[in-house]
Amino acid sequence: MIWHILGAGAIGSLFAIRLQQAGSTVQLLLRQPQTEDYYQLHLHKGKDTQAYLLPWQPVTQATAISHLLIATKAPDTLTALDSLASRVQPNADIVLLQNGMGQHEAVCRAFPQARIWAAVTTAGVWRPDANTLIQVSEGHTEIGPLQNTPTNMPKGWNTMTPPPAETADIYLSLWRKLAINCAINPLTARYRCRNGELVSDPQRRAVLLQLCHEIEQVTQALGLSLFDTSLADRVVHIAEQTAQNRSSMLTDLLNQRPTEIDYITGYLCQQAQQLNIHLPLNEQLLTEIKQLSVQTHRAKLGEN
Ligand SMILES: NC(=O)C1=CN([C@@H]2O[C@H](COP(=O)(O)OP(=O)(O)OC[C@H]3O[C@@H](n4cnc5c(N)ncnc54)[C@H](OP(=O)(O)O)[C@@H]3O)[C@@H](O)[C@H]2O)C=CC1
Ligand SMILES: CC(C)(CO)C(=O)C(=O)O
Repeated sequence: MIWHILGAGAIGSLFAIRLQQAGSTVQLLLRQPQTEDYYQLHLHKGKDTQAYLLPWQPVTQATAISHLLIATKAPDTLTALDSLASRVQPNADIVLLQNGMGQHEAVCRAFPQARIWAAVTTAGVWRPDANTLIQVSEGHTEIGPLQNTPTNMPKGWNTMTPPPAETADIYLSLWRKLAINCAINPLTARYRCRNGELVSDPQRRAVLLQLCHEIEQVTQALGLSLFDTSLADRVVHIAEQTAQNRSSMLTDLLNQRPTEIDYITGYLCQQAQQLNIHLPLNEQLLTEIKQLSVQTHRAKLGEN
């Protein structure tokens, strides 16, 4: 049994290492050809550094796939899957480990017979270069069924360290993460600030609270009870806890990469529309961040 890793970036590589450490065989699916048979990764955790060797294959030449971990950015999911769909066995085990929502339904539709799980993690990791991983936090991971799944976790996940928590309601976990990302990510991109500055600056804090109020209108209309406290209290707490972080959306913009806005605020706005709820601030942010993404993409292509 081999876990193929589609989206062997920061979080995909971290979970490839965790699966390998738990005794599974892994195979990274890469776009860039490598000179060696093994992909070398140095994982830094605080002062500790460990080297790992991970087997890889070109994504276009993957062998038959029975176990697939998808950890691309949300907008890349379907394009990445296109290049190997014919090699995914009909009854494969597939885990989606990504932020955002919307792509999960699309993958379930594309592989109706597959056993599909979603995982949500608060682990934090980034890749300063192709062979280095810096783990900022070990995080907490939840995994749960989306389609055709037996009650137990997919093979290799129950022996992983730290162990993921199994949940019967991964949809709720996805919404918890989505709500937090909807609040923090677009605002840090708008103000080009670190997470903590959304709460330390009184004007930004007021906008953040207004945004949380809008998001909660949707989650309440869907009958979701996300946290013991209000969303605003939860978001303020997380922004304070991660005060020095640049959110993933701001980081993508600064690196002139596409953002996940369509799968975060975009998904929320789609849900609101279906519920006949108007979200002026979220809609404004969706437009703003999409425009910023286009501008940074053009700048990257040298069109400005
Ligand atoms: N990093 C983190 O700490 C966390 C990230 N997440 C979420 O996890 C997901 C992944 O994030 P992250 O790991 O940071 O992102 P990265 O950009 O580091 O990794 C994404 C990877 O996907 C690969 N990819 C994209 N398109 C294809 C394709 N067509 N075929 C094969 N590979 C492809 C990229 O390959 P290439 O290298 O060739 O560009 C890249 O290595 C996102 O949804 C993010 O929000 C969630 C929690 C924490
Ligand atoms: C929780 C938060 C906002 C931490 O930075 C995050 O998940 C992200 O940046 O995508």
